[in-house]
Amino acid sequence: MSFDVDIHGNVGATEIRCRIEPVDGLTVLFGPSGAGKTSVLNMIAGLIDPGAGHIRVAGRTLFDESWDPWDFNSMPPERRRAGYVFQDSRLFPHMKVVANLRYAAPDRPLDLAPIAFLGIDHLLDRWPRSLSGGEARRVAIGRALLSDPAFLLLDEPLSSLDAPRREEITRAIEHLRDVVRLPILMVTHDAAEAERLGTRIVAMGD
Ligand SMILES: Nc1ncnc2c1ncn2[C@@H]1O[C@H](COP(=O)(O)OP(=O)(O)OP(=O)(O)O)[C@@H](O)[C@H]1O
Repeated sequence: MSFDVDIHGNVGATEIRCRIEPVDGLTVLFGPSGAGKTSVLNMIAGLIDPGAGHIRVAGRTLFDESWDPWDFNSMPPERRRAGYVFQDSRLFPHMKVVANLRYAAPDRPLDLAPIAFLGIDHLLDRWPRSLSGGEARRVAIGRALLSDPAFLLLDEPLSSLDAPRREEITRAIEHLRDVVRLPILMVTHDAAEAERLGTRIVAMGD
């Protein structure tokens, strides 16, 4: 079971409505700029309040308007186990790549499998400021995976990359979808990307 979402709320003056039927694999949220795609990811991560509806992911309820709001109708973000890869990577600038990767589990041995398939082994001793956009994106995906997430939220993971870098990250996402089999919700406004990666495409803002 994957993302089962039906939410209706407001972000500033914008009304956000989104319905995602559960399907295994990768769900693409597709739509024009300003449609509310990032806001939906933030609601699923627990960073903003969805207002009304429900959010269930991989069989766990993260938000349900019918829960008593005085007694919390929302699971706190740190318990949701979201692996969130932000559009702008947001690596910790004062930590080397290896420390960014270990951030969520500093006492656990470093899991080398994601580091190998993301091709970031040679970057471990580098500072984030010295990385290219594609390298930083791959490290951000690695940091999310090493937090032992129950699901992944990817916000425009292929934007502003050159063609070879896009292909590398596309293959990494295909690996996560087909081999690791994590539930993935990915935002894009690129139709070809949506077609290639999406098991299901959910349009927003039409
Ligand atoms: N914190 C906020 N306060 C007020 N309005 C906001 C806030 N965050 C987002 N919005 C507005 O909500 C709308 C949806 O924004 P959101 O970033 O979710 O869209 P998006 O589909 O992800 O766009 P893009 O593809 O450009 O990233 C926009 O009109 C935006 O200006």
